[in-house]
Amino acid sequence: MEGRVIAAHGRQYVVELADGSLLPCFPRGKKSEIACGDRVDLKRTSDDQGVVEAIQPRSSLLYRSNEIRQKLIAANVDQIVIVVATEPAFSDELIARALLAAESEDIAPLIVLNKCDLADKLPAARERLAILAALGYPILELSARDHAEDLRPHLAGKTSVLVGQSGMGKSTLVNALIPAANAATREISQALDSGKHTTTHATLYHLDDSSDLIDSPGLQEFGLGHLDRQEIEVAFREFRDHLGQCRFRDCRHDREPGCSLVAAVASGQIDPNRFAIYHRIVGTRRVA
Ligand SMILES: Nc1nc2c(ncn2[C@@H]2O[C@H](COP(=O)(O)OP(=O)(O)OP(=O)(O)O)[C@@H](O)[C@H]2O)c(=O)[nH]1
Ligand SMILES: [Zn+2]
Repeated sequence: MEGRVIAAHGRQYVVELADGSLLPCFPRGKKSEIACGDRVDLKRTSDDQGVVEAIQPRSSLLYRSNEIRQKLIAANVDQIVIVVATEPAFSDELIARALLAAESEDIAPLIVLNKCDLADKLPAARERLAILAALGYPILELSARDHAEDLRPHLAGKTSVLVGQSGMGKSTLVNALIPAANAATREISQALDSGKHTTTHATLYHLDDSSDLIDSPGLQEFGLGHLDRQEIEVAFREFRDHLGQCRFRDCRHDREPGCSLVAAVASGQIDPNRFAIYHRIVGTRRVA
């Protein structure tokens, strides 16, 4: 039997079968590396339970990790929708990290600036996102409360994953775009037998026959321990033209003479704040 994982909660998964019915499943073995969005081979072990036998090859896998643990966010996604808002304040570093994870998996990013109805906060939020706009990252301004529909055309024909810090308005967006989201969540919780944890796991919702949306739990951190220094450098898209040109092959782009990245910062080609984020990420990966 085949199915698609539409909810992941700890070691428990809800798999949607070909006929649309849901089956709670456990992974075979102790280690579980199954993500929401995975297509899996499974076997029914009882009326209301199954076991995942194998994960089918993924087109992409979004995850975050520190030195100890990795946390799968979603599999087989085409697009990552990073939700920020005019308030509360969002973290530039968290967005940068999500963008790096997307770049490294070739997942298309879309930044949504929510709560644009708060007009007095809008200029400052735009200003903070200006560097990302200049780098070519698409930014969609909307207000989830009354204009969530503005996002729908950007989700058409794709599997998208929503990520964002708590309070940015992800739930408001999901509920507006998917009127049946609450019912679907209840059904999933029931299948998982975890009524208390409805908002703590990733959940896949169908928007239409060809468009899916995966809602992920609010992020406080986005560890990139699975990427090495070189992969991180390449994932900063504005660094790419300057890489491999430093005097020293193992340049850490810090105090070395003849560093082409430092030169690019000095000449205004690389934004100093982004450069500082780079240094924080490669210097603090252990605690990321
Ligand atoms: N003014 C305004 N407020 C909004 C908008 N969208 C959401 N909010 C408010 O922002 C707060 C947080 O929204 P949620 O949708 O719960 O945020 P979330 O990102 O899902 O947060 P978590 O559930 O903690 O992950 C709520 O009080 C919403 O009513 C908007 O477009 N404009
Ligand atoms: Zn250098």
